[in-house]
Amino acid sequence: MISIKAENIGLNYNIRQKISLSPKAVKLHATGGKITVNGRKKTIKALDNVSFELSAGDRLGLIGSNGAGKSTLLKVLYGIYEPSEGNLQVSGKIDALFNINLGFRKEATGRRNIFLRGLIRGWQPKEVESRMDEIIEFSELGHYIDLPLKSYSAGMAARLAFSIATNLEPEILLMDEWIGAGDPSFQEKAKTRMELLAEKAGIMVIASHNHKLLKNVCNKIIHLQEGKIIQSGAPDDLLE
Ligand SMILES: Nc1ncnc2c1ncn2[C@@H]1O[C@H](COP(=O)(O)OP(=O)(O)OP(=O)(O)O)[C@@H](O)[C@H]1O
Repeated sequence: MISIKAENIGLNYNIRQKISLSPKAVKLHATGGKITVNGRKKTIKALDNVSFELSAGDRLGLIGSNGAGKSTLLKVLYGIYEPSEGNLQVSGKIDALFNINLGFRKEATGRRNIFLRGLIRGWQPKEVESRMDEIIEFSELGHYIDLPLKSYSAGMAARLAFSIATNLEPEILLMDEWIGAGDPSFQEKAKTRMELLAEKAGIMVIASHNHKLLKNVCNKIIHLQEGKIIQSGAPDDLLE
């Protein structure tokens, strides 16, 4: 069964550099998680007591100002960071689209990257080959597919990453501001593809400042501030 259950999740980043906080700066309202200094131990509390449950078909949008904890929550869900507190249960094959450099090789061609990415996702070489043409066609990269990734623009790399991630049928797809990179025509195609994915009863979690996009795509919204959930509910109630 595809599901995510987060119970009282907390995530602290430990800061190794020497920092000194002026009393004035501490009093000012600042963006980002709470910074604490306890003797020599300095931490940023990026997530604080975050709880929610998602099941098949849910498309969750994460909103909040810069430093609110959206990317950190995605990284915790993906397993890059262990929560410092709380319990997290993730059931389902998970893929993430939040860092083009993650899991991609700059020196390898687009085609080779599709192949490698497929293997990482647990597909047999034959299965990846059978999906290759569809992935390339969706990306509209044409001859560029046989050039190294380092020669792609940011939007071209995003097209490749999105085409691979959504064609390999993840049960859970995590995305961070991916939409910013593609051009309007690709974004339209991407939206249709995401709706299709959602119909297949997967789970999507998207962190974005683009409320219009989230309203179109999501059925649930969580608003984070300083790592805490300050609001959660339906897109119509929480988004302009
Ligand atoms: N690698 C890191 N080391 C230390 N602190 C970090 C690290 N990454 C993020 N933070 C801190 O964690 C908090 C949450 O950051 P995060 O990147 O999750 O915010 P965000 O909501 O995704 O912001 P944005 O909208 O700007 O992308 C911030 O206070 C940030 O300074």
